[in-house]
Amino acid sequence: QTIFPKEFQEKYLVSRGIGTGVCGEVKLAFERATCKKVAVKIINKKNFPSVGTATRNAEREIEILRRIDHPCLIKTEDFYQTEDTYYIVLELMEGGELFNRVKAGHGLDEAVAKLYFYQMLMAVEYLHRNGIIHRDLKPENILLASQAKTCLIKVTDFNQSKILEGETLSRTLCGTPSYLAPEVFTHAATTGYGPAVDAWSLGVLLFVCLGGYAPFYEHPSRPSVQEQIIQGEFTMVPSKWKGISDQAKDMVRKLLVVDPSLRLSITSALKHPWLQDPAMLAQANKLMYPPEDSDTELAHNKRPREDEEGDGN
Ligand SMILES: C/C(=N\NC(=N)N)c1ccc(NC(=O)c2cc3cccc([N+](=O)[O-])c3[nH]2)cc1
Repeated sequence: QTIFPKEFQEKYLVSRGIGTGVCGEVKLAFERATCKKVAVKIINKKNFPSVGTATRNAEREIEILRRIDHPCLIKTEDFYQTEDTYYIVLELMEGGELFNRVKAGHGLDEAVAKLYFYQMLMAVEYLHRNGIIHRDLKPENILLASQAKTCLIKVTDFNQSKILEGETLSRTLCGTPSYLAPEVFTHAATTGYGPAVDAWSLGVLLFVCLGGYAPFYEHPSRPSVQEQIIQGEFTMVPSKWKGISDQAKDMVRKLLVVDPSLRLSITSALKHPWLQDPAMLAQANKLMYPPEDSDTELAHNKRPREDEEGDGN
């Protein structure tokens, strides 16, 4: 049974568990003052390999969680920690994890998959624009705001995320290069994860949403999953993909490209014909940027104009 810090207990009443992640669990809680329902993600620090990385890693995640602000990225409302646990108070996502919507063995309707995928692209484009690579995009980390099919989705879990140290490399390069070693300029300085890793993961996510099964999976008669991934070997089983449009398949094929320099970028994916769908875009924008209730109310009974003596609220 998790013990919660005193000041946390004073502000929130913790209820039942609502989801289990690999590193900790999620509980439903009520903010005492407002009775507002929230989610609390409990992250045990001891889950991390060694103390050093644990604290640095978690602090980086907390920094990311505080910094991000996008309709399709989870919002942190409050944060507490004890010497061995982090308590992150988040907005409630009543639709739960995307994982539970696609595991049933058949995919989502193509229109629903497109609406979700577009929101994931917008979220990841925002992260990349802010120098953050997620690196762990999977159905468990995509949350749905409601039980409705057409709903807002949010990306969560920045445990594996990386903040691009672009500034250090660019700062290095602004000095006189004459003393810099060759590897500072070659790919060695930027090996490892580029933003393109997120494009690949989104390709796998889209494949699962459309096909209802994973493109790379363990099977006795097949090479290892790692081998399948390195070869970029996947099959669109006709019976599972027969009703899916060619444009959707084209999007998947252009994301699941082994060479990151040839892989579709997030920006290019947003321009792909499959997403040039005004109805879906209008729906997504309404979900991401709902007209403020007060606006709609005011719109009915005449919003005070600037020149009018308004009460200034
Ligand atoms: C920040 C983070 N993980 N970070 C980490 N593992 N280091 C994180 C991971 C997962 C979540 N999940 C939820 O908020 C979450 C999962 C879930 C399932 C059913 C229902 C709800 N809900 O809010 O109603 C859920 N919320 C929230 C945050």
